[in-house]
Amino acid sequence: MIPLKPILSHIDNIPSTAGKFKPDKSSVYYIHHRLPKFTLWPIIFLSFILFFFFLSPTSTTSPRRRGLRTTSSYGGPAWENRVKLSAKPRSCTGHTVLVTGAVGFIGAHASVALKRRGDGVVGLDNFNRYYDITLKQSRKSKLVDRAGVFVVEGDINDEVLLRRLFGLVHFTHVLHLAAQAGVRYAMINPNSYIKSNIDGFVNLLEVVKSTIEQPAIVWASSSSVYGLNSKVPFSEKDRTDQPASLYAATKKAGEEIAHAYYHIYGLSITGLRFFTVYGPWGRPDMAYFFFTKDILNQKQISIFEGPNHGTIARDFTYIDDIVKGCLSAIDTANKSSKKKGEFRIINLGNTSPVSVHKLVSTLEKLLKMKAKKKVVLMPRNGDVPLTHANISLARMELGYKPTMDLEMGLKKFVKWYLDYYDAKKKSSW
Ligand SMILES: O=C(O)[C@H]1O[C@H](OP(=O)(O)OP(=O)(O)OC[C@H]2O[C@@H](n3ccc(=O)[nH]c3=O)[C@H](O)[C@@H]2O)[C@H](O)[C@@H](O)[C@@H]1O
Repeated sequence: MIPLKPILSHIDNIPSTAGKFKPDKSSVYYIHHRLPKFTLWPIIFLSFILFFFFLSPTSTTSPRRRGLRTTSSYGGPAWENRVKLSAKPRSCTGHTVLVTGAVGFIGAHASVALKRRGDGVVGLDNFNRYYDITLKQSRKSKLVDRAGVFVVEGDINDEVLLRRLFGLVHFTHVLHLAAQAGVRYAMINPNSYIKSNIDGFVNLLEVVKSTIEQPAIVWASSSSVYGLNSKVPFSEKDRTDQPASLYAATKKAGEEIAHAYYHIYGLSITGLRFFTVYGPWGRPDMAYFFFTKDILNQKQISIFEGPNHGTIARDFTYIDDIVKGCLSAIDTANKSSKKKGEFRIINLGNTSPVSVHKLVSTLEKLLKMKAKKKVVLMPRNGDVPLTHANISLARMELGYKPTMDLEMGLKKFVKWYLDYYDAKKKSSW
C-alpha cells in the first residue's frame, strides 16, 4: 500500500488579518506551566513537520495548487483486480491500452470506442479543477457504468503509481491525452503547462522506456504548434518554431522530447496534431461551448477579429473523426523496439476552416436565439488568426477521412448540451 497524505483540518483559531495577533497570555501560561514536558516536545516537533509540509512544493494550500492537485487513491488487491479486469481485451488479438486523461473530452470518447471494439482499457486521470469537475465525473460514470472502463484517479507525475500500473498490466499501447489544455489560460497559470505537458510527459516516457515490452505511444500534440506560420494549409513539413502561446511551446517541446526518446530508446511514438476538436461532452473552456452557454443566458460574447476586420478562423474537427484517427494511429503504430522504433507526427484536422462569425451564426440558428455580439480586435493572448490542416499524411498513414461538417457537428453538440444541462437542472430540484 502506498501511504496517503494526511488530511489537514482547518484550524479555526488562526487570525484572519496578519499582524493583529496578540498572544493570549492564559494559553501561553497553559503551555508553559500546565503541560508536562513530555507533551510539549511532541507538539513542537509536530509543528515543525506541519511548517515544512506547508512550505513544500506539493503542499495543497494555495488555491491554484489545490485545483491541480494529485488525487491518487489506489492500492489493495480489490483495486488491482479491477485494473487487471479492465485491461483484459475481449480476444487475444485485442490491444491493452492505458488512456491518460481518460475523463477529459477526447479521452472519454476514445476510451469508450476502444472498449466497445474489444480492446482492454485502463483509464488514468487526475480530475483537476481546470474546468467543471461535475462534467468530468459525469464522463467517468459513463465510462465506468456503461462501458466498463476502470478509471484510476491519479497523476501522470506520480511515478510510483505509473510503475505500479505497468507492473500489474502489460500495456501494448498508451494513448496519452492527459495535458493542460487551452491556449489563453497559459497566461494565467503558466506553471500548470510545464507540470503536465512537460514534466508529466517525461515522467511517463521514463516509466515506459524502463518496461520490458515497451508499449507504443500515441499522444496529443496540437495544431497550435504551427504558431505564426502563415503558409496554408499547414503541413507537417512546415516550420513550427514560432509558437504564439506557452501552451503551443509546451506541445512543441513535447514533440522534441518524444523524438529524443525514440532516438535513444527506440520507442514507437506518434504525435497527433489535433485541430480545434469539438462535440458532445466537450470542454467548457472552448469558444463553441461557452458561446452556447452565453447565448442561452443572453450574455454578451466577444468575437475576435484581425486588423482591418481580418477573419479569424479555425479548422474545427468533430470528435468522432478525431477518435477514428486515434484508433487508427494505435492500430498502425509499429512496436517499440530497442533496435528501431518509430517517430510520427500527423495532422488530424477537417481541412475546411470556418470563421468565428460563421460559428456564432450557426449556433444562433441551432439555438433559435440571437447572440449579444461584441466584435473586438483579437488580443495578444496566444490565439492565432487561422488554422487549416493538410491531412494528406493522415490519409496515407491512417486512412483518415473526416466526414462531419461544422453545422452537422454543432447540431449534435447543441442537442447534447440541452439534454445534459436540462437533466442536471431537473436532478437538482
Ligand atoms: O487546435 C488546437 O490544437 C487547440 O484548439 C483549441 O484552441 P482554439 O482553436 O483557440 O479554440 P477556442 O479556444 O475554442 O477558440 C476558437 C476560436 O474562437 C476565438 N475566440 C475565442 C474566445 C473568445 O472569447 N472569442 C473568440 O472569438 C478564438 O480566437 C478562436 O479563433 C483548444 O482550446 C486547444 O486546447 C487546442 O490545442
